[in-house]
Amino acid sequence: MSASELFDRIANEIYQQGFCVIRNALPEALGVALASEVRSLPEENFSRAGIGRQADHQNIETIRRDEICWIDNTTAAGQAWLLWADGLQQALNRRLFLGLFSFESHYAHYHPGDFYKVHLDAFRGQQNRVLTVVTYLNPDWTDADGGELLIYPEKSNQPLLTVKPEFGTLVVFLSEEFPHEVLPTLTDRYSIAGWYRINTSDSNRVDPAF
Ligand SMILES: O=C(O)CCC(=O)C(=O)O
Ligand SMILES: [Fe+2]
Repeated sequence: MSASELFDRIANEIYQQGFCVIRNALPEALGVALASEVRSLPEENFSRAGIGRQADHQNIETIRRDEICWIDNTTAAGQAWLLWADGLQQALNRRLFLGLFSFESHYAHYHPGDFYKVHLDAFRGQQNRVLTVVTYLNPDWTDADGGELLIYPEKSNQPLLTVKPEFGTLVVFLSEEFPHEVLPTLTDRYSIAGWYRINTSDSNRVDPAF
Protein backbone atom coordinates (compact mmCIF):
# COMPACT_ATOMS: atom_id res chain seq x y z
CA MET A 1 0.00 0.00 0.00
CA SER A 2 1.47 3.40 -0.95
CA ALA A 3 1.46 6.22 1.58
CA SER A 4 -1.31 8.00 -0.25
CA GLU A 5 -3.46 4.84 -0.44
CA LEU A 6 -2.89 4.31 3.28
CA PHE A 7 -3.74 7.92 4.13
CA ASP A 8 -6.88 7.72 1.93
CA ARG A 9 -7.99 4.61 3.75
CA ILE A 10 -7.44 6.22 7.16
CA ALA A 11 -9.33 9.35 6.09
CA ASN A 12 -12.28 7.29 4.78
CA GLU A 13 -12.56 5.18 7.88
CA ILE A 14 -12.23 8.14 10.25
CA TYR A 15 -14.93 9.93 8.26
CA GLN A 16 -17.24 6.93 8.26
CA GLN A 17 -16.77 5.46 11.72
CA GLY A 18 -14.32 7.62 13.69
CA PHE A 19 -11.66 4.95 14.01
CA CYS A 20 -9.51 2.62 11.98
CA VAL A 21 -7.17 -0.29 12.62
CA ILE A 22 -4.78 -1.30 9.87
CA ARG A 23 -2.27 -4.13 10.11
CA ASN A 24 1.17 -3.75 8.54
CA ALA A 25 0.47 -0.08 7.98
CA LEU A 26 3.68 1.43 9.23
CA PRO A 27 6.38 1.44 6.54
CA GLU A 28 8.62 -1.55 7.32
CA ALA A 29 11.94 0.33 7.53
CA LEU A 30 10.41 2.98 9.76
CA GLY A 31 8.96 0.34 12.07
CA VAL A 32 12.29 -1.47 12.27
CA ALA A 33 14.15 1.76 13.12
CA LEU A 34 11.62 2.70 15.81
CA ALA A 35 11.50 -0.81 17.28
CA SER A 36 15.27 -0.81 17.55
CA GLU A 37 15.46 2.71 19.00
CA VAL A 38 12.85 2.12 21.70
CA ARG A 39 14.81 -0.90 22.92
CA SER A 40 18.15 0.90 22.92
CA LEU A 41 17.13 4.07 24.77
CA PRO A 42 18.58 4.25 28.27
CA GLU A 43 16.10 3.31 30.98
CA GLU A 44 16.45 6.77 32.54
CA ASN A 45 14.92 8.38 29.43
CA PHE A 46 11.63 6.73 30.38
CA SER A 47 9.42 7.98 33.16
CA ARG A 48 6.09 7.04 34.66
CA ALA A 49 3.35 8.76 32.74
CA GLY A 50 0.83 11.08 34.40
CA ILE A 51 -2.93 11.13 33.96
CA GLY A 52 -4.18 14.45 35.26
CA ARG A 53 -3.14 17.38 37.30
CA GLN A 54 -4.99 16.31 40.44
CA ALA A 55 -4.04 12.67 40.52
CA ASP A 56 -1.40 11.67 43.00
CA HIS A 57 1.26 9.12 42.31
CA GLN A 58 -0.51 6.23 43.99
CA ASN A 59 -3.71 6.94 42.11
CA ILE A 60 -1.89 7.00 38.82
CA GLU A 61 -0.47 3.56 39.39
CA THR A 62 -3.93 2.05 39.74
CA ILE A 63 -4.87 3.50 36.34
CA ARG A 64 -1.77 3.23 34.21
CA ARG A 65 1.62 1.65 34.63
CA ASP A 66 3.49 2.32 31.42
CA GLU A 67 6.68 4.28 31.15
CA ILE A 68 7.03 6.85 28.41
CA CYS A 69 9.67 8.77 26.50
CA TRP A 70 8.59 11.72 24.33
CA ILE A 71 9.81 11.58 20.74
CA ASP A 72 11.65 14.48 19.16
CA ASN A 73 13.66 14.85 16.00
CA THR A 74 17.09 14.54 17.59
CA THR A 75 17.41 10.93 16.37
CA ALA A 76 17.09 9.58 12.84
CA ALA A 77 14.23 7.29 13.83
CA GLY A 78 12.40 10.08 15.68
CA GLN A 79 12.85 12.39 12.72
CA ALA A 80 11.54 9.78 10.27
CA TRP A 81 8.51 9.10 12.48
CA LEU A 82 7.66 12.80 12.85
CA LEU A 83 7.98 13.24 9.09
CA TRP A 84 5.63 10.33 8.51
CA ALA A 85 3.16 11.71 11.08
CA ASP A 86 3.34 15.09 9.36
CA GLY A 87 2.47 13.44 6.05
CA LEU A 88 -0.59 11.86 7.68
CA GLN A 89 -1.53 15.21 9.24
CA GLN A 90 -1.40 16.98 5.89
CA ALA A 91 -3.34 14.22 4.15
CA LEU A 92 -6.10 14.27 6.77
CA ASN A 93 -6.31 18.04 6.65
CA ARG A 94 -6.60 17.96 2.85
CA ARG A 95 -9.19 15.19 2.78
CA LEU A 96 -11.25 15.92 5.90
CA PHE A 97 -10.55 19.59 6.66
CA LEU A 98 -9.74 18.63 10.23
CA GLY A 99 -7.44 21.59 10.82
CA LEU A 100 -4.91 19.45 12.67
CA PHE A 101 -2.23 21.82 13.83
CA SER A 102 0.36 20.04 15.90
CA PHE A 103 1.47 16.55 16.82
CA GLU A 104 3.06 15.12 19.96
CA SER A 105 3.98 11.52 20.59
CA HIS A 106 5.84 9.26 22.95
CA TYR A 107 7.25 5.80 23.07
CA ALA A 108 5.58 3.66 25.69
CA HIS A 109 7.06 0.63 27.40
CA TYR A 110 4.68 -1.62 29.31
CA HIS A 111 6.64 -4.05 31.48
CA PRO A 112 5.13 -7.45 32.27
CA GLY A 113 2.03 -6.82 34.40
CA ASP A 114 1.53 -3.24 33.17
CA PHE A 115 -1.84 -1.99 31.90
CA TYR A 116 -3.81 1.19 31.24
CA LYS A 117 -7.42 1.19 32.51
CA VAL A 118 -10.35 2.58 30.52
CA HIS A 119 -9.89 6.25 29.69
CA LEU A 120 -10.48 8.94 27.09
CA ASP A 121 -7.49 10.75 25.60
CA ALA A 122 -9.28 14.11 25.56
CA PHE A 123 -12.10 15.77 27.39
CA ARG A 124 -15.05 16.91 25.33
CA GLY A 125 -15.20 20.64 24.77
CA GLN A 126 -11.58 21.27 25.61
CA GLN A 127 -10.67 20.71 21.99
CA ASN A 128 -7.15 19.75 22.74
CA ARG A 129 -6.41 16.29 21.48
CA VAL A 130 -8.47 15.61 18.40
CA LEU A 131 -7.06 12.46 16.93
CA THR A 132 -5.12 9.63 18.58
CA VAL A 133 -2.59 7.53 16.68
CA VAL A 134 -1.08 4.37 18.14
CA THR A 135 1.38 2.00 16.53
CA TYR A 136 3.07 -1.10 17.85
CA LEU A 137 6.70 -2.14 17.77
CA ASN A 138 6.48 -5.81 18.80
CA PRO A 139 7.63 -8.41 16.28
CA ASP A 140 6.61 -11.97 17.21
CA TRP A 141 3.69 -10.98 19.43
CA THR A 142 1.53 -13.98 20.35
CA ASP A 143 -1.99 -14.24 21.77
CA ALA A 144 -0.51 -15.56 25.02
CA ASP A 145 1.30 -12.23 25.54
CA GLY A 146 -1.95 -10.37 26.38
CA GLY A 147 -1.63 -6.57 26.23
CA GLU A 148 -4.53 -6.06 23.83
CA LEU A 149 -6.01 -2.62 23.22
CA LEU A 150 -9.79 -2.64 23.70
CA ILE A 151 -11.79 0.18 22.11
CA TYR A 152 -15.31 0.84 23.36
CA PRO A 153 -18.30 2.64 21.90
CA GLU A 154 -19.10 5.82 23.80
CA LYS A 155 -21.84 4.36 25.99
CA SER A 156 -21.26 0.66 26.30
CA ASN A 157 -18.92 -1.68 28.07
CA GLN A 158 -18.89 -4.17 25.21
CA PRO A 159 -15.70 -3.53 23.25
CA LEU A 160 -16.04 -2.56 19.62
CA LEU A 161 -12.59 -3.82 18.82
CA THR A 162 -9.76 -5.84 20.26
CA VAL A 163 -6.35 -5.00 18.83
CA LYS A 164 -3.22 -7.07 19.30
CA PRO A 165 -0.11 -4.92 19.65
CA GLU A 166 1.57 -6.48 16.64
CA PHE A 167 4.47 -4.88 14.82
CA GLY A 168 3.28 -2.35 12.23
CA THR A 169 -0.39 -2.24 13.25
CA LEU A 170 -1.73 1.29 13.23
CA VAL A 171 -4.75 2.49 15.21
CA VAL A 172 -6.28 5.92 14.66
CA PHE A 173 -9.39 7.24 16.43
CA LEU A 174 -11.17 10.41 17.48
CA SER A 175 -9.70 11.20 20.90
CA GLU A 176 -12.89 12.52 22.48
CA GLU A 177 -15.16 9.70 21.37
CA PHE A 178 -13.66 6.32 22.14
CA PRO A 179 -12.93 5.07 25.64
CA HIS A 180 -10.18 2.47 25.47
CA GLU A 181 -7.89 0.41 27.67
CA VAL A 182 -4.76 -1.68 27.52
CA LEU A 183 -5.13 -5.10 29.12
CA PRO A 184 -2.26 -6.33 31.31
CA THR A 185 0.65 -7.47 29.21
CA LEU A 186 2.63 -10.59 30.04
CA THR A 187 5.76 -9.59 28.14
CA ASP A 188 7.48 -6.28 27.39
CA ARG A 189 5.17 -4.29 25.14
CA TYR A 190 6.49 -1.38 23.06
CA SER A 191 4.37 1.18 21.26
CA ILE A 192 4.06 4.78 20.20
CA ALA A 193 1.05 6.87 21.17
CA GLY A 194 0.55 10.25 19.53
CA TRP A 195 -2.05 12.99 19.33
CA TYR A 196 -2.92 15.64 16.80
CA ARG A 197 -4.19 18.87 18.25
CA ILE A 198 -6.08 21.70 16.65
CA ASN A 199 -5.01 25.26 17.23
CA THR A 200 -6.98 26.63 20.15
CA SER A 201 -6.18 29.66 22.23
CA ASP A 202 -5.14 27.42 25.09
CA SER A 203 -2.96 25.14 23.00
CA ASN A 204 0.15 26.59 24.61
CA ARG A 205 -0.96 25.76 28.10
CA VAL A 206 1.20 23.13 29.64
CA ASP A 207 -0.47 19.75 29.31
CA PRO A 208 -4.11 20.91 29.37
CA ALA A 209 -5.72 17.47 29.56
CA PHE A 210 -3.10 15.24 31.05
O1 LIG B 1 -0.86 1.36 23.67
C1 LIG B 1 -2.06 1.36 23.41
O2 LIG B 1 -2.61 0.40 22.85
C2 LIG B 1 -2.92 2.55 23.80
C3 LIG B 1 -2.22 3.53 24.71
C4 LIG B 1 -3.11 4.63 25.21
O3 LIG B 1 -4.30 4.50 25.27
C5 LIG B 1 -2.54 5.93 25.63
O4 LIG B 1 -1.30 6.04 25.74
O5 LIG B 1 -3.33 6.87 25.84
FE1 LIG C 1 -5.26 6.41 25.45
